[in-house]
Amino acid sequence: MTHFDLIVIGSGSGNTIVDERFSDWSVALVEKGVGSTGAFGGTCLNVGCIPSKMFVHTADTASAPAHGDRLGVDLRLEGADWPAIRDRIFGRIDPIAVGGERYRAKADNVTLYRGTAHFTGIKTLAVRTAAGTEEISADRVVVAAGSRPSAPPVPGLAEAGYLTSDSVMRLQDLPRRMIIMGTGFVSAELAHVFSALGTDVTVVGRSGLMLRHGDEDVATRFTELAARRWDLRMNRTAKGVERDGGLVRLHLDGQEGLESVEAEEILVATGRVPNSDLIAAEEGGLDLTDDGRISVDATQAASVDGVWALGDVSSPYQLKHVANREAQTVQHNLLHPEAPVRTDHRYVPHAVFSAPMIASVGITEQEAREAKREYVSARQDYAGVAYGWAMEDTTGFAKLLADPATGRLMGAHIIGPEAPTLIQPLIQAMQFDLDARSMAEDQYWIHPAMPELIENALLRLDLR
Ligand SMILES: Cc1cc2nc3c(=O)[nH]c(=O)nc-3n(C[C@H](O)[C@H](O)[C@H](O)COP(=O)(O)OP(=O)(O)OC[C@H]3O[C@@H](n4cnc5c(N)ncnc54)[C@H](O)[C@@H]3O)c2cc1C
Ligand SMILES: NC(=O)c1ccc[n+]([C@@H]2O[C@H](COP(=O)([O-])OP(=O)(O)OC[C@H]3O[C@@H](n4cnc5c(N)ncnc54)[C@H](O)[C@@H]3O)[C@@H](O)[C@H]2O)c1
Repeated sequence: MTHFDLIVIGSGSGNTIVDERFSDWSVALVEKGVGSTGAFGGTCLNVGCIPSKMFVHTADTASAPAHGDRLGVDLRLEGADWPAIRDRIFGRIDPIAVGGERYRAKADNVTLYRGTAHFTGIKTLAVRTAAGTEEISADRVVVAAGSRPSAPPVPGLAEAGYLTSDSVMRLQDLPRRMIIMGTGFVSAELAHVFSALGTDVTVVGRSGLMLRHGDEDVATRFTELAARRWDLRMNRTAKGVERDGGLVRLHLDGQEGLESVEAEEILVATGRVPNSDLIAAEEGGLDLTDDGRISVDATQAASVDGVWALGDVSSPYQLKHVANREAQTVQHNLLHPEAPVRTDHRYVPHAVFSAPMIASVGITEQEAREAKREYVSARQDYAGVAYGWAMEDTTGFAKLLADPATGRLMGAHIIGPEAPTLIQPLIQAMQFDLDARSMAEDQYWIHPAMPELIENALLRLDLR
């Protein structure tokens, strides 16, 4: 058995840990590969954030004609060349993954295993590679094994074959029609991508709202707008799937009884499960949470001394900026065990890169209500600020929640153009404890720029 100072499982956020400060550590990095190409570098780079946003930007460009009309500009989309778009995007990403792997493989102190690792005991792992199985152990282990798409147990789904975010972005051809199961992040983003490029999209959801974990007003607005673009089949239960040659048929049950929808492709976007089972976490003595994540404390330490976990395999937030931050915590705590730091999860923002865009930080109005917290809320429409007039926006808004006594922001939720960018000063205010009135009144806001949306929302808060 080969013994190392450190084993890292996963080359996504885990790959950022080992830098020159670890040059006198012997390190094993184990990576099984993601997506259809078995790529190095994890989900975000290969099958997640990065390619999806490159497709979203392309889809935004293809959607321009839909907005030209209200400005008096006559635009027409002549077509979208799917193979060219796909190859441009992966033509940039694939070399980065290959380069990252090459860089790791040539480091003298790092042994790169291209295979699947699972615990066989405390800080002991078996690694299955093409060459066979090898046992390795280490003084310290970092589990950064991520998560994978999960599919619901709908009869016939597995037999019919389905796409997930791992495969859909590399499709050979743009499908004429696509059914998307699920109404969360992946559904909202990829429905926009495929519909903007020319696919007829049907979205199937169990509840009445898309993005229903977000603020209720934002989710309601998003769902209303989504219904104008996509065939939304909400409040439906999937009863079965059949494949008929090149067609897939999904049988649904809803308030109006049984119905079927048909398409060339079905994309399952019903959440991701942590890869704690793939690594046999329990064999390694690691405690799990009720939903199957590796249990960690605020220093990212797992239940076995010398084992840390980060990112989707342990975090309640399946977000890259959180995985990165947690990786920094682990890196520090490996190097400085005498002075450990903790990950700050107080104000974790997220964005949905769809059309419209959404960004959110802090609590939602329904959470404030359920927690019986005293709050005031204010809403500012894009349509009420100068840049919103320029865009002729009629549907976007920013909504803020604040403590009326202290003026501290409790939550911020924006739906509309550039929401992920606009929200950043509000994240900063929450993190650095800036009260809403000072934020609104004690700085200049460039006129007539889009952040006047935030200024006006802040001024509308009815603070004591
Ligand atoms: C379509 C899509 C879009 C997304 N967009 C965004 C976004 O815009 N913004 C955002 O913040 N987040 C986004 N995310 C989420 C983000 O990608 C993840 O939160 C993030 O990549 C998690 O990083 P990680 O390091 O925990 O896991 P990963 O990057 O998945 O890394 C884990 C690695 O471990 C490997 N592995 C797993 N088990 C084993 C094993 N037993 N042996 C060896 N190797 C193993 C895997 O192959 C993988 O490479 C998106 C996700 C998807 C699917
Ligand atoms: N912009 C971003 O930051 C971004 C983008 C994409 C993905 N992600 C991350 O990836 C994760 C996975 O994305 P996702 O969209 O797959 O998950 P999600 O949790 O956002 O949404 C899952 C959806 O599937 C539905 N669902 C779950 N089980 C179902 C079942 N049995 N039948 C029918 N519907 C079911 C849920 O109700 C929900 O609508 C997200 O949680 C997110 O953290 C982030």
